[in-house]
Amino acid sequence: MTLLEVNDLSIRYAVDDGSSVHASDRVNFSVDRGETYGLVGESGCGKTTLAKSLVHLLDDNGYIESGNVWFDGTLPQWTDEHGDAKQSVIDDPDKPVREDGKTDLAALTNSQIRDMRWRDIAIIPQSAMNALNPVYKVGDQIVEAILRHEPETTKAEAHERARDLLERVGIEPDRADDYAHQFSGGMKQRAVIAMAMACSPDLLIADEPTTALDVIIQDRILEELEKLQEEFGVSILVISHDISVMAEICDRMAVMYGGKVMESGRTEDIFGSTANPYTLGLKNSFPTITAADQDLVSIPGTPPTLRDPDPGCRFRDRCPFAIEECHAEHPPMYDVDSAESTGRLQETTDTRAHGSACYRIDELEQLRTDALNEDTWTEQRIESR
Ligand SMILES: Nc1ncnc2c1ncn2[C@@H]1O[C@H](COP(=O)(O)OP(=O)(O)OP(=O)(O)O)[C@@H](O)[C@H]1O
Repeated sequence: MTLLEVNDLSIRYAVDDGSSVHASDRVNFSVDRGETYGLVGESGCGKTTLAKSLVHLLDDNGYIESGNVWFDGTLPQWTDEHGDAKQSVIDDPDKPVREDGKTDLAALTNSQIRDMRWRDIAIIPQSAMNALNPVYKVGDQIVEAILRHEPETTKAEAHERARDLLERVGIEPDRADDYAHQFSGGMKQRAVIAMAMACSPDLLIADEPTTALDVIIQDRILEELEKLQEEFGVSILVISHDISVMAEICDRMAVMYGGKVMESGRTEDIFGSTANPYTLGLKNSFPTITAADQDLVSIPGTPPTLRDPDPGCRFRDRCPFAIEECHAEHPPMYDVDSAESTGRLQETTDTRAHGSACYRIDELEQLRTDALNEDTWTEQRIESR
């Protein structure tokens, strides 16, 4: 069952010179209950912007330009005794709640979304482990989070839950009385994950949860996330530039570039039947994804600035396969299975389909073969196109 549906979401930042940064441009994806969904791409492609926009935590100059974020849940005051959206709320044209009970988070006010943050959706921001307060005991910070969002809980119950949560993420419950500086980097990250789970949210957003940790600790954090998911049935939206981390933990993912989704689908399809030049390039540059006998090759050039971008494909200046069409308009999402079986391009809006925004997916075999050749990714080759 779908927990989150992001439809055509465009987010911009207003900047001093009067232009705007198109950080997310008509993005579509959906997250099922109990699923781990990944947003992957190089730094600056809009992953963090998207995540923050879902819970209205954008920087002051950021705003949702258009689109919807349908979430299977609603404000506590809009629910009936079974926890479903009241019919009177659904019928009220001033309330952004659909017939199926889903609420458009994008249409809520900041104070309304505050009632859903933590309880329904918790976000672990980038570098979250540095956000633990140094002057409070770690356990007390979890207790405070519980009491703030569930005032009916007693202090003793909250303490018990905090200890239990720490234990679930592999930290001795007695360490609840320690301060953050007494924790290692990996422990701090796990404590932040425990805190995010304090109110049993339906969706946990984890922005670069393993960056800045060494490889062994990274693996443990990923295991903890998987364990929590099994125990609580929470859906996880995970964000990372590291496609190998994503390969390990995600059920499905969207590969982003320049504020656009370039390819999306099930993890095995993204890696097993890669269908976009950007994903092919990204795969080449990560050691654990690349075949053992293949050299690592990075994509030459840098991502675009996204200030009032022209309408062409966002990736075309770095794409070795760009053709004239790519300069005119960014490609729509095409259904990969259909292109592979019929050789024809068929647009898709189905977020469950394996989709790719590329005009050349009817020549996938050739693209995949060429992408393995290091010479394909030289600057001269790309500039000559
Ligand atoms: N407050 C802001 N004002 C203007 N532009 C911004 C602002 N915040 C982010 N951007 C721009 O928006 C684009 C997307 O940035 P975002 O941080 O969402 O990307 P990201 O993929 O999460 O990268 P990273 O992993 O480095 O955070 C980038 O071009 C970035 O420079």
